[in-house]
Order: sequence, then C-alpha cells, then structure tokens
Amino acid sequence: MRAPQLVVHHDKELMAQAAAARLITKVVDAQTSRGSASVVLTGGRNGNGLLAALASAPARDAIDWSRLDLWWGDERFLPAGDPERNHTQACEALLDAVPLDPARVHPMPASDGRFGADVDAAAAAYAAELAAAAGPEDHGPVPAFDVLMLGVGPDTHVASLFPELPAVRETDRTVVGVHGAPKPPPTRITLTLPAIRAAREVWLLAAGEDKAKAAVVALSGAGEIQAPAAGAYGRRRTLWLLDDAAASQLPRDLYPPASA
Ligand SMILES: O=C(O)[C@H](O)[C@@H](O)[C@H](O)[C@H](O)COP(=O)(O)O
Repeated sequence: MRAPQLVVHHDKELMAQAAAARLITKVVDAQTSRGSASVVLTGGRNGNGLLAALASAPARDAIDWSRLDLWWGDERFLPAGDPERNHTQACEALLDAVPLDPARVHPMPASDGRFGADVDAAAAAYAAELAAAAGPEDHGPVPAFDVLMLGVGPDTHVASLFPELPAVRETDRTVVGVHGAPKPPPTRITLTLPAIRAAREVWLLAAGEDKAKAAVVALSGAGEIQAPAAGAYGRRRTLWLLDDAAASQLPRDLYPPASA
C-alpha cells in the first residue's frame, strides 16, 4: 500500500510514547490472532527512543515477550557488544529488561563473528536466516513482518539504504552489505527495499527539525533512488509517525496530518 498515512504528535517524546503504545496494541492483536508477532527494529535516536518508551509503558507486559520474533532493518558492522551497534543499543533501551525467547531474537552478524570482516557474507547469511523463517504463505523469502520500523535520516535514508548508493538499487537480494555509508560507521548490513516491502506494515519514525526537509522530499513524489524513504511502504499500511517539528514544512494540502 503506497499511500502513506501521517500521524503528527506534538514533540519527539510524545511521538515515542504514542508509537510505543501503538506497537503494544499491534503486537497483542497479532499474538491473539496468529499466536505470535514479528517486528523489525531500527537504529537511531527515534528508534531507540521508541524502545525506551516501550520499556516504561504501563501496558508493556500485555505483550507475551516469549512469542515475539525480533529482526533488524540494519546494523552497523562492528564487533559484538560495540556500543554503536543497533543491537547493543536496543538491548540497553529495552531488550535486556523483558523476557524474550533468545531463539526468536535475530541480531545481524557482528564484524568479529564467524564471517570476520566479510560483510557481504554476513549479509547473505542473514538473508538465509530470513528465508528459513519464511512460511509458504509469506510474500517471498522473508517472514511477513507485522511491523517494520524505520528511522528516517535527514538525507531521506532508511535502514542503511542511502540515496544513490548500490543498496537502494537492489531488486533481488533481501539483505546486502553496505560499503562507504555516509553515516558512520561506513560498513553496514541492511534489508533492501524488496524485503522492507514484504512487511504488512511499515512505520517511518521522523521526529525533530532535522527531519523536516526529508519528510517533504520523501512525501512529495521523489523517486526511491534519490529518496529511499519514498520507497519504503508496507503491503497493508505505510505510516509516518512525526512530531510537529518534522512535519513543519509539509504543505497542508499535500498531507493534512491528523494531529494527535
Ligand atoms: O543504523 C542507523 O543509523 C539507523 O538504522 C538509521 O537508519 C537511523 O534510523 C536513521 O539514520 C535515523 O536516525 P535518527 O533517528 O538518530 O535521526
């Protein structure tokens, strides 16, 4: 579903809290109807802010943490436990505080793991892990994620898909290595747009003044090569979660945000 919906909250703290509440409801509904839920996490301040808000949410444990599959949309290719890894930051924000089933938590490989410095082999292994988790009813070699979350960079990058670089142009593979990323560290692993589009719902998190221009560009018909966020959409729903600052440059006639 390409037509994005927008929800604008007053500030980034409220956006994180509201998005966390929204995620709790989505996960509980999925677990009730299908017995489990599958969520893709994102790195960055907005992504980690949502996880921290979820950790302190009163309804947090309405989620059955033992029946939640967690994947990552991208990862900085660094040694395991490095404070800059998205996995490390997610553990600090939430994962270490909830009783997840470790077998259902799927961090992307680290640079000191079994693939050593070969980020392309590490990416291929994650693609294989996703394919192994996909079922016959899924759309391609990735599980049907209930929610795939993406922070949005000031240059409209999502995951580690940066404008004009090879990864955003990938149409076949579900996971690729990234070399020379403009956002440090330069070497990363990322889901590709075909993998992102397999998700039932894609939620783009954009709070802060530094996202205002990216929101206008991505929501005004830019192409996905120049504006990767424009190519991030779910099969059933594409939701932009913004705050007033990030929505401040959106023309009212373009997307009259449903302010919340
Ligand atoms: O590895 C990463 O850095 C993230 O996955 C990246 O895609 C992030 O989500 C955006 O850069 C937004 O980051 P902020 O929310 O910190 O602006």
